[in-house]
Order: sequence, then structure tokens, then C-alpha cells
Amino acid sequence: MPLKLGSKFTIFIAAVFLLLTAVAWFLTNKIITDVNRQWSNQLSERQVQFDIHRTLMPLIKEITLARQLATEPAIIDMAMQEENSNSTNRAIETLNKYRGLFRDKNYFYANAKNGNYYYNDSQNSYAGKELRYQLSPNLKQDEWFYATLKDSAPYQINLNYDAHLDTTKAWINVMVKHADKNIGIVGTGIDLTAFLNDTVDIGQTGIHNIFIDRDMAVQLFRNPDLIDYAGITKEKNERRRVDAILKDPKDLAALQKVMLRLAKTPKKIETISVNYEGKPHILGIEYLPEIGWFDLTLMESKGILIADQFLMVPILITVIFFLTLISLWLFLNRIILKPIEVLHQSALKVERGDFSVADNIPVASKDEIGQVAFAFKKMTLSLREHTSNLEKKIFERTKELESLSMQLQLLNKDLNKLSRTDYLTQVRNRLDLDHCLDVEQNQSIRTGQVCSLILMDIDHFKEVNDLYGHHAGDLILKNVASSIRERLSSADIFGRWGGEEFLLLLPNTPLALAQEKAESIRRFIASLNNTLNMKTITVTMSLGVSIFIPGISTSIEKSLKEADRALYLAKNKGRNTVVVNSEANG
Ligand SMILES: Nc1nc2c(ncn2[C@@H]2O[C@H](COP(=O)(O)OP(=O)(O)OP(=O)(O)O)[C@@H](O)[C@H]2O)c(=O)[nH]1
Repeated sequence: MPLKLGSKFTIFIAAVFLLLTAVAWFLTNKIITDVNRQWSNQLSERQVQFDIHRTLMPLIKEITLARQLATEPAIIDMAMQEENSNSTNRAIETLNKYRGLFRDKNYFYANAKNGNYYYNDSQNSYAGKELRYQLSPNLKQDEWFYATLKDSAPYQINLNYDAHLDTTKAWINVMVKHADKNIGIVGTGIDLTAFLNDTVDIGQTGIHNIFIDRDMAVQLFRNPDLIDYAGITKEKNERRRVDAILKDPKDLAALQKVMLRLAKTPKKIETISVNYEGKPHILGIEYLPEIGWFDLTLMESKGILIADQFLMVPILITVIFFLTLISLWLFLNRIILKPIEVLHQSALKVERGDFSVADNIPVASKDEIGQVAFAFKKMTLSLREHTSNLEKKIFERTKELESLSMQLQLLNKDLNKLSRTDYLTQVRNRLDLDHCLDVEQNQSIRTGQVCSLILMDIDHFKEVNDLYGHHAGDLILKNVASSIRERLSSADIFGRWGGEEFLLLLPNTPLALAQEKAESIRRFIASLNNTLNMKTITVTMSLGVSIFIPGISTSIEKSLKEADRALYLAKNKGRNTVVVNSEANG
């Protein structure tokens, strides 16, 4: 079945709707992604700047102080000649001075030469006994010292758990140098818990800071279990790396790429999308060359991205598209489909011959549909008028035909009558008599009634013709026929058998009565005066009578032959005589 216009419109509008919606969703998604990227870049940049001030500055301050301490002559002096108590006292004095300046009010100093380790805390607990113990390359807990000494960097930040002091600290280890030789390490420790509380775990929902070094080992994170303590003393594969936090290898690969780029262009910030604890996050990355770390700012997308709010836009666009297309459909339905449907229904009615619809065809608009409706209305009106005229004509023509048919029937009747009437005498002709013989035979057989036959012939008619002329003969024939017919009842069947011979059939008439009738005719004809040209001519007739008796007579044809035989006998008897068949038989 071919598709209707309404279905085509619906499919078209649905397709347009799907296409527009898909484009709207695609564009919105693209815009959201772009905006989010820009937005998270900015946010990340701000966050990192904030971190630098919040986190890096105190660290740099500590490093600067420690580096300054490492260059203090008293410290170098002590490293060179610790056995000199004056030098040592001066150095301890200097160390104590710096202790007051360090954030956590502690310092340490370790001599490369003998492993002597000096330490004092914020409580000044070790006043006078600052030399705490002697480091040993054989002790695992002292490995950091010997590993750091071997490092070429001027300073390091080492996260360590101090078994002696039972503290976990971020140690700022600065090399004490003399003539390019590492002669000791000096620095301060920052309590990691306090540090994490103050700087890393800032309590901003959805935002986490991770500091990692170039090897991706976690340096600072709110969960201390994931921090790579004592990294300096570990093999690379033993270190706690960021993959404990960012578990997707794809995220790690992306991060590594960014880290390689940023290491060449510090102070630049890049962002990537990552998964953290099953949720999408934006990761802002900046390299901090001062400490050799990367500052990673992990921000939950849901909190910072505008996707959720922005999702309303494509939904709104979809709803607007939907409403617009529905309105368009309703509009098309109103101005095209409905008028076409009305025209279609009207056309079907016109096809069935109902022209009354012409008055109801609406021509509301003047547009193309309106013009078609107007043309259709005009056409229907014209068709109605034309059909009405045609019907009138047909009616008139039918009447004419009916009248003609009547005339024809009458003519047929006349013709039929003529075909059965003798042209001269106007009585039944031989054709009609033959038919009547058949009918009467059947009638007699059906009813069981007898039928008498009288065959009559004008005597010496030849002489009449010869004496008075053929015309006179005709007149006598006519006169004889009409005179006999006038004397018969309506049931009697009379006609010209041929020439001057006539036949009379008498249904339901016994032979005796038929004989009487024959006698009566004979007498009447003999007495009849046929007037012609002032002359009176009389003729006589010979008559033969027979009967058809159903069940006894063979056939009416046989009975007719018997009448003919009787007529013959009548002629022989001298004419003007009636002979009954029984006589003939006798
Ligand atoms: N005028 C006229 N004569 C007719 C017509 N039909 C037959 N005849 C004539 O009737 C005559 C019949 O003659 P026939 O058969 O010899 O018999 P008939 O002269 O009547 O003698 P019988 O019958 O023996 O008494 C013929 O001369 C026919 O020409 C007719 O329609 N008009």
C-alpha cells in the first residue's frame, strides 16, 4: 500500500527531529567539553597558583633558610673540625638560632666525616645534648644520609619515618659543601601530619592535592599510607607511585606525557581528564622546579564542571524542537492534509454520484490548496448541472422511446393482425387458420370438448368472374365473407381458406349444431343479394361439415380432410348443399 501524505510528513518530521536533536546534542556536548576544559584549566591554574603560595612558599622558605644555614661559616667550620669545641659551640648556637626561624622549630645536622647527628626540637628538649647519636652506614634507618650525600642535587626533600624520634617528617636535606665536596647535611623536618592538615588536606570537597616527584612517586597526599617514604633509599621499583591513586593505565600514560612536556616548560599548567575512585576528575598539573615535584590538583568534575547544569540546554533544545515540529505538523495537517482529506472524501462522494458535496467543499484560503478546492467545487457544480441536464434529456428521451415503443407495439399488433388477415375479405387468412386449427386441437384435447369444422366454397365462382369480371368476383368474396362473419358469435373462428373457399371452426359445438349453422349460412348466402353496378348477383355455397372428437379423431387435420370430402360430396350433389361427414362416410 502506498504511503499516505500524513505518514510521509510524520516520517519526515521524525527524521528532522532526530537529526536536529542529534546535532544539538553533539554541538552542546562539544561546547560543554570545550567550556569545561577551559573552565577546568582556569580553575586548575588558580588552584595551582594557590597551592604554590600555600604549599610551595612555606617549603621554599624552609629550603631557603636551610640553604642559608648550610652556608653559615660556623656550620662549615664545624663540619671541617668538629673536635674543636669552640667551633661546635658556635655551630650549635647558629643551629639554635635557625631553629627559632624554622617552621617546626627543629633542626638537624649530620657530619659526613663521622656520622655525628645533631638535633633539637621545638621544646628545646636537647639543650646541651644536641649530639643525639652517630649515624652508621650499616643501619637501615640511616641509609637516607648516605644516599643523600651521594646525590648531586644541592638539596632534597625526603619523607621519612624517624624510628629514633618516632616522627614522620618531610625532611629538607641541604648539602653542606666545602670545595665542591659534601661534608655534611643540614636541614629541618616538617611534621607531615601537620603539613598534610595545613596544606594538602585542605578540606575542599572534591579537590585533592598530590605532589609527586619526577619518578611519579607520591610525596604528599592526604592519605599518608600512599606516600613514598624514604624514597631516596629505595630502588625505583620499590617506590610508592601515583598509580596507587590513579589506577587507569591510560590516565597514567597521559599524565606521564604531560609531565615530560611540563618538565621542559615549567610554570605552565595543563589539564587532563582522569578517573579517581570511579568518578571522573580533572587533573591540573604543574611542575615546581624549585623542589622538583609536580603539583597535581585533582578536582571532581561533578563539582566543578557545568555539564549537569548545561545538560538542561540540549534537553530544552530537544523539547523546543519537539514542540516546533509538532506545531509544524499540526500546521501542515491543518493547511494541507485536512483540506486534501476533505477533497478526497468529496471526490469519492462525487464518484458515487453525490453532487450535494459541492455546497460543503470549504474554500477557506486563497493559497494553492484553496485554489484546488475552489476549482474542484466549480468542477463539481458544473458536473452537477451537466448531469442534471443529461438526466433531464435522458428522461425526455426515455419518454420518447416509451412512446415510440408503444407505437411500435401497436404497429406490431397491426402487422401481426395484417399477417393473419386476408387482405381482400378482412377475415382470418390461411396462415391464421392453420394456427387456429393447432390451438383448437390442443384446446379440445385439454378440455375434452369437441370442435366442429365447416369448409364452404362458392359455387361456380369462375362463371361469376367470367361474367362480371374479376373485380365483381372480389366484391362478392368480400360481401360473402363479411355477411357470414356478422352472423357468427365471438367464439367462432372464421377465415378464408383460399380462393373462394372459407373455413369455420366451431369450438365446443356438436356436429348437429354445426350442421344447423351450416344450413343457416347456406340459406343466408343463397338469399343474399350482391348489388353491383345496378345489378344484383346471387351466389350459392356448398358446405362440408365434420367434427374433431378428442380421444376418437386422429387429428384435426384428418377432420379437415373429412370436411373437404363432405364439401366435395356437396358439390357432387349439385351444389348449394350441406353435407355432413357422417353422410360422406355413409
Ligand atoms: N375474382 C376473383 N376470383 C377468384 C379469386 N380466387 C379464385 N378465383 C376464381 O375462382 C374460380 C374458381 O373456379 P373453379 O375452381 O373452377 O370452381 P367453380 O368455378 O367455382 O366451380 P365449382 O367450385 O365446381 O362450383 C377461378 O376462376 C378463380 O380464378 C379471387 O380472389 N377473386
